[in-house]
Amino acid sequence: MKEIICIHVGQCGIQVGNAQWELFCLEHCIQPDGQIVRGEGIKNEISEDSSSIFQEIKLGKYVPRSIFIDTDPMVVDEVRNGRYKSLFHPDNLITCKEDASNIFTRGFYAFGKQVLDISLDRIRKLADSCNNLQGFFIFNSTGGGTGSGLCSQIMSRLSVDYNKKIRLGITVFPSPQISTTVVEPYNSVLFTHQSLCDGLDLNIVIDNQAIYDICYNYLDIENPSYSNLNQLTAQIVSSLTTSIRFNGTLNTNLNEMFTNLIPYPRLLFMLSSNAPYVPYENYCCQQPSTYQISNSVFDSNNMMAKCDPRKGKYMACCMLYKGDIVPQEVYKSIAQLKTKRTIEFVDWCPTGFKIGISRQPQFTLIQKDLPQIERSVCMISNSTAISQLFENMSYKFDQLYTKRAFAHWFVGEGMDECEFSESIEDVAALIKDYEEAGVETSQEDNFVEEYE
Ligand SMILES: Nc1nc2c(ncn2[C@@H]2O[C@H](COP(=O)(O)OP(=O)(O)OP(=O)(O)O)[C@@H](O)[C@H]2O)c(=O)[nH]1
Ligand SMILES: [Mg+2]
Repeated sequence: MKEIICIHVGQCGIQVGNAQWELFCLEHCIQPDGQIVRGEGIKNEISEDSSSIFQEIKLGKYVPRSIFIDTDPMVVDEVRNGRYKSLFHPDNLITCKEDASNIFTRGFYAFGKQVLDISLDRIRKLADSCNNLQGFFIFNSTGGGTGSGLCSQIMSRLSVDYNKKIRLGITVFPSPQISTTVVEPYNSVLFTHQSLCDGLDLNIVIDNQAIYDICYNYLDIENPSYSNLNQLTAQIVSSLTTSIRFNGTLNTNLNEMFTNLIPYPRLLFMLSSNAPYVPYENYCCQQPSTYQISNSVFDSNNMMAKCDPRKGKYMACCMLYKGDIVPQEVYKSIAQLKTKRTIEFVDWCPTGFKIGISRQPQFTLIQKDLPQIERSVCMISNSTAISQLFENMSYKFDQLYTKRAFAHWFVGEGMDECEFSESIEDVAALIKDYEEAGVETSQEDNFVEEYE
């Protein structure tokens, strides 16, 4: 058995965590108080696999292998007093007295220090309770000071203390058009630099505008709330971890996925997409076929980040199917997709598909009152198109930084100003890395010949 530990940092990380653990509990038949649901129709084999994410502290009582950390006590207090208050270990809900006021350096230095040591101590205790720890899933947003700054500290400490364990981030990056705080571009650039410096092995990039549009356009939710957005994010993580939690027809474990998805260590930012999204009124209609769902996950409207994959090339795709899936249908569908001109792969890696199939059907938190979806798929893909996100981030950073606007808030907290320029240069280098990965090998040959 391989365990993972979920680390939720800052308001966004914690609120995504609320949805995540609600879904995990549903999938493993665990009630909000941590007691296992026993009774008719519930297969024991389902719950047996839950030990990768839950620890059984006494017979039938389960506690998540998770930790919630925020400088601001308010969001965690909601967990402490909410429906799932007896699910979590109270020592693993860690807070300070006030938030980091959207400033990376406050989360990184000042306030962060107050909770860093205690958080690392609790993480160590969680790690010690595992037989064979596989790694960490880290949830945060880059917009605020805690999610960007404190989370960076935690990532870098984990890379030292647990350098053999995987570190996977589920990160809400700023949306291209909506902005909730003025200094978001600074925080995001500083965080991106930190995640490239030994911070993360793989990062699933989420943006709120993209998931908002999915809720509004596909699920007919008039005013999507954070809670709706988080429910969609939770589904991606559920698919990612299915292979360690349930027996599958074709199991793809996390390490295999990593090997296939990351051709170069810096190209670690992934797109994710899910299908099908079925609006309420269409639920009774015929459910889509394996080919239809496989095709839909390549649609830019299904992507959890605003990014058009047609403007880049895929380096690798991992297709994680759930439900009533026949492997032959999957192979046929993928063969068909490979002939489509709109799905372009880099020429140095033309067959980069990795497939996982689990019999466990997808649970949907948003539509939990409706019948289960028969078959679904989640795709994690590495596409050079993701550089659009970094170009946008870099543009917004420059707008502020050419005037040094708001920079004093960061420098005043103990950061050297050169960290701004180092970080933005790193983002520029990343954009270049993606560009080079997309260059045709034949063009590269010509390029070399010209200079010989
Ligand atoms: N998807 C999603 N995004 C959220 C949620 N809560 C906040 N955000 C986004 O996260 C960014 C703000 O970061 P927060 O997580 O609130 O900040 P923080 O990490 O608590 O940091 P400080 O409050 O500055 O200490 C904005 O882009 C918000 O839109 C949430 O529950 N779900
Ligand atoms: Mg906060």
